Amino acid sequence: MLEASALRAANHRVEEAPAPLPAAERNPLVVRGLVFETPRQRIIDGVDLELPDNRLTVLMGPNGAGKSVLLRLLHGLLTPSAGTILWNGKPPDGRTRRSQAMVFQAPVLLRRSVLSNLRFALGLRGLGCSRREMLSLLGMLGLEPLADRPARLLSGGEQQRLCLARALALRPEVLLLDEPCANLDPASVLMIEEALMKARAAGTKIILVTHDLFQARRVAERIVFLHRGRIAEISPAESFFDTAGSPEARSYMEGRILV
Ligand SMILES: Nc1ncnc2c1ncn2[C@@H]1O[C@H](COP(=O)(O)OP(=O)(O)OP(=O)(O)O)[C@@H](O)[C@H]1O
Repeated sequence: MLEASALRAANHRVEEAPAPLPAAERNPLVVRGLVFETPRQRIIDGVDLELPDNRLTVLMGPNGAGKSVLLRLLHGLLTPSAGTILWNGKPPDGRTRRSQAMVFQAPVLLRRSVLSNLRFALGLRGLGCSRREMLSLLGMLGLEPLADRPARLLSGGEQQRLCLARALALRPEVLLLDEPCANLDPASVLMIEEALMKARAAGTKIILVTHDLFQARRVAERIVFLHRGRIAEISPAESFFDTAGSPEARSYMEGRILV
């Protein structure tokens, strides 16, 4: 019974279907020989990765595989120990970061109202947005009635949706998300997925970290599977779920330990 209802949940489709890919894709990403190590551990161990187009990429892998570290490296929040990351042929710098947005697993919000959290983030980037536009964005994530509430008093799920609204308000060319739906209820998950599909359809390049196989099935167009800091597999989503090619990915999906 549990399995059948879980499968039904997995099969709910997000309503916004992605638009066809534009002819000229922006923000191609090329990663070569990427290493990130500390004196105690090599966390990212020679990653080569090319994401030439804006297909929605889901980054998967077991706990401790290095997914969050990889996302931070891509966004330029960490400096590689070796190797290169090139966005549009250039290493990530302040300008790259300003054209991107990142949503962290733990919501990070200011002691201000919901609306003023959006306004503040827009102000930092010198962007404008009318109150009506901000309310419409909040509405898409079910937050419009909470617009004037202190952000820190929202529930965990509401805060996570606000973080996504704030990221989307910046109209990023690239959106990096680190388990944005961890601990959210199904309705919140659906709102987030629909917002992501809209952004995807509008041309935003999305890289999403998730452990939720059902979510990955619903939204992914490409899967990158990371294991012990190395890429074990890069596959189109359909083939990944039908016949994951790497033993690591198969073990992960079967719930077998991967350490
Ligand atoms: N800034 C850091 N300095 C040193 N070690 C770190 C740092 N960030 C993460 N680590 C270590 O790197 C490894 C990978 O961490 P990371 O958070 O990237 O894993 P993950 O794949 O995102 O895992 P999870 O699925 O549990 O979130 C872990 O062993 C972690 O302790």
